[in-house]
Amino acid sequence: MSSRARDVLARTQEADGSWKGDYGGPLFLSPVYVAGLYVMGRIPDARTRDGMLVHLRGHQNEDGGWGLDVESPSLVFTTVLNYVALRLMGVGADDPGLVRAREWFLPRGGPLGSGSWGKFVLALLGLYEYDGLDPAPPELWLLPRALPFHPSRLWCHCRMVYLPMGWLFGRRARAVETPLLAELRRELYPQPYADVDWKRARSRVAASDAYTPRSAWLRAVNRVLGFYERIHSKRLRARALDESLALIRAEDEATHYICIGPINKVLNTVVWHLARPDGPEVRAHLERLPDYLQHSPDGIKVNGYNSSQLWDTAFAVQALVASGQAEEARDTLARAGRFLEAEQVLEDPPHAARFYRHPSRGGWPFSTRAHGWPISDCTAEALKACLLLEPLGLNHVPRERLAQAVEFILSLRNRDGGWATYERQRGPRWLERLNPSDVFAGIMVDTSYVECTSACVQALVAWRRARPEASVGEAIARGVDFLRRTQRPDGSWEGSWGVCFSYGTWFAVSGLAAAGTRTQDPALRRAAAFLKAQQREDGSWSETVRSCRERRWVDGPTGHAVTTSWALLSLVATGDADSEATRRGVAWLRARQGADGRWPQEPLAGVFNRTCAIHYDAYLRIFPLWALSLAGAPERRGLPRSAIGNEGVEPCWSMR
Ligand SMILES: CC(C)=CCC[C@@H](C)[C@H]1CC[C@@]2(C)[C@@H]3CC[C@H]4C(C)(C)[C@@H](O)CC[C@@]45C[C@@]35CC[C@]12C
Repeated sequence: MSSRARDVLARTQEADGSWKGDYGGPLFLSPVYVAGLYVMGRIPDARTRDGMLVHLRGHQNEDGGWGLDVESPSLVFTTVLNYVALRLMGVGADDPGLVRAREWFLPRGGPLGSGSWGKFVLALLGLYEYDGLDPAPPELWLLPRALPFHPSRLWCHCRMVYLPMGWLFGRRARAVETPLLAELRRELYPQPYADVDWKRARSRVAASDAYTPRSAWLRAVNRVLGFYERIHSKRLRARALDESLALIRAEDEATHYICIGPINKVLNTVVWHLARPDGPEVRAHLERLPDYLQHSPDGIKVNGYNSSQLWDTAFAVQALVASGQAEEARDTLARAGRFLEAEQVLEDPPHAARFYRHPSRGGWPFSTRAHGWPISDCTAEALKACLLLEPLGLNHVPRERLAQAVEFILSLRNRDGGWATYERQRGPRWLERLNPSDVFAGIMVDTSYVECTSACVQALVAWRRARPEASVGEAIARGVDFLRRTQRPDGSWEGSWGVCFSYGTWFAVSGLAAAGTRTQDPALRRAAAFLKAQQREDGSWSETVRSCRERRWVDGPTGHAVTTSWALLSLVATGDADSEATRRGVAWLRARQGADGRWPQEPLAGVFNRTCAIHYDAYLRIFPLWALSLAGAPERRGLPRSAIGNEGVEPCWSMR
C-alpha cells in the first residue's frame, strides 16, 4: 500500500528534486492577468489564450456566474472580470456562455455590485470611473512610519497589492480607448454608462460579494480620504508617486521581477508600462510573467503563486522518511535534499529597512529562492526536512546555514509567543476593521497563526534535539502556550491556510506533541474527542471550504483522503494511534487507494483569507502516504505514546 504511494511520489518528482504542480483554484487571477495585458496594449499569445478560454469556460457555474474559486458560488467580482476577460480574448457578446453571464450579473448591478478589487481593475480598463472607487491615495506612504495605520504595517500581501493600486489610482491610470471597451461599457451595466451615479456606486456591493461588511470605521476613513482627494496638492501627489515607484522597484528587484504574488506582479508591470513605456522594467516583468502560468488538463490558468515547490518538497521528504522506506527512496530523498539546499535564501533584501522588509537571510520561501520572500512555516518545514535527512547523509545544507534558518525563525517571533507568516505582527488587530476588499477576511494584519506557530515549534524542537546546546527553550515554551490558548472550547483549532479545523488541529496537536505534551493532557484529550466526533460512519473524515467561510465544521458529501490523513496524523500525535477511530480511518484510506497507488481527486484542501480555496496538487500524494505510514503501521510508531515524558523528550511518532 504505502510502497505504491511512495513510488507515485518518487515518479512525480521533478528533475530538480522538487514537486511542482498546479497551484490554481482562484478565479480572479487569470482575468486580472488578461486585463493587465490589455491595458498594456497586449493580449495573451494564441496558445495561452486558447488554454485560458478552456479554463474559464470550464469553470463557469451552472447559474452563469463565476465563483471566487473553482468550487465557490458565483460572485459579481469574478463574474464580471471573467466576462470581460473572455471578451478581451475575442469571445463575442452573443456567445451563449456570455449571455448567461450577463443574465446573472445585470440584475446584481453589473460592476456596481462587484467587490472593490473588481471595480479597480475595471477602472484601469476604462470600464468604471475612478469617482466610483473608494480613494487609495499614494500619499499614505508619506505618513510618519510610527503611525499604527502606516501602510508598511499591513500584511505584506495586502500592502504589495495596494502599493501599485495607490500609484495607479494617484495617476488615474486608464487603458487607451478601443471600440471593444466602448462596447463593454454598454454590455456591463443595467443602465446607460452616462447615467451611473458614481458617488453612490462606491458603497454599493452585491450580497454575493459582501463577505466582510464595510465597518463604520472604514466608511469614516473613506469620507476623510474622499475629502483629501478633492483638495490634494499636486506637489505632494508627485512626491507620493515617486515614493511608491521606489517601493515598487524595490519589490521587483528583491523578487527578480517575480513579485510576491500574481496580483502585484500584474499591477507592477502595468505601473512600469505607464511610468517608463518599453523601459527595461517592462521587459524584465514580461519575461517573468510565464512563471505564473499553469498548463493543466482543465486549461491554462494563472497560479496563486509562482509555485508551491518548496512547501511540497519539505512535506514530501517528511512523508517519505516517515514511511520507513528511506533506503528505497534514497535517490528521491537525495534529489530533494539538493533542492532544499539550492532554494534557501542566502541574503537580505537590499536596503531592507528602507523598504520595510524583514531580513530574509536563512529563510526558505514557499516556492523558490528567486521569489525572495521567505516564510516562517516554510522555513520551519524545510529545516525539519533537512534535519531528517541529516542522519541519512542526505542533507546538503551546511551547519551555519541551518543555524541561520533558526535565527530567521527566532527573529519572527511575535509578542504573543506565536508566529505569523512573512513578518512579525506590525499593525494592531483593529486595522482589520479597515479591510476594504469585501470578498476576503484577515488581509490587513499578519497575526500569529496556529499553523505557523506549530511548524516553528516543531522545527525548534528538532533543532534542539540535533544541537542540544541550542537555546530555544523559551521560544518553544511560549509557542506551546500560544497553541494552548488558541484551542477552541470544542477541542479543535481553526486553520487559516488549509481546510480547516482538521488542518489547524493537525498542526496544533503535532506542535504540542513535538514539545513533549503528555497524551493525558486535557488539550490533547479534547482534540482527540473533537476529531472522533467528526468521523463519518464509513471511517473517513470530510471537510469543505465552507468550514472556513462559516467558521464551523462543514462536511462534504463523501470522505476526503487529505482530511482523513490530517485526522489520522492528529490521532497518532494525541496518542490515539491504537484506537478504533484510527483503525477505521486507516481501513477507509486503504480501500480508497487506486490500483495505481493514487487517491482519486477531491475538493480543494487549501484556502486563504477565509474565503478562497486553492489547490495543493501534491497533498493527495503526500498526506495519505504519511498517515498510513504512521497510523497504519504500529511498528513505525515506536514506543507507546504514554511512555513519553514532558517537553523536550523525543515524541514517539517522529521518524528518523
Ligand atoms: C492578497 C490576496 C487577498 C490575494 C492573493 C493570494 C495570496 C494572498 C495567497 C495565495 C497563496 C497564499 C495562500 C500563500 C500560500 C502558502 C501559505 C502557507 C501554506 C505557507 C501558510 O502556512 C502561510 C501563508 C501562505 C503564504 C500564503 C499566504 C497567502 C497567499 C499568498
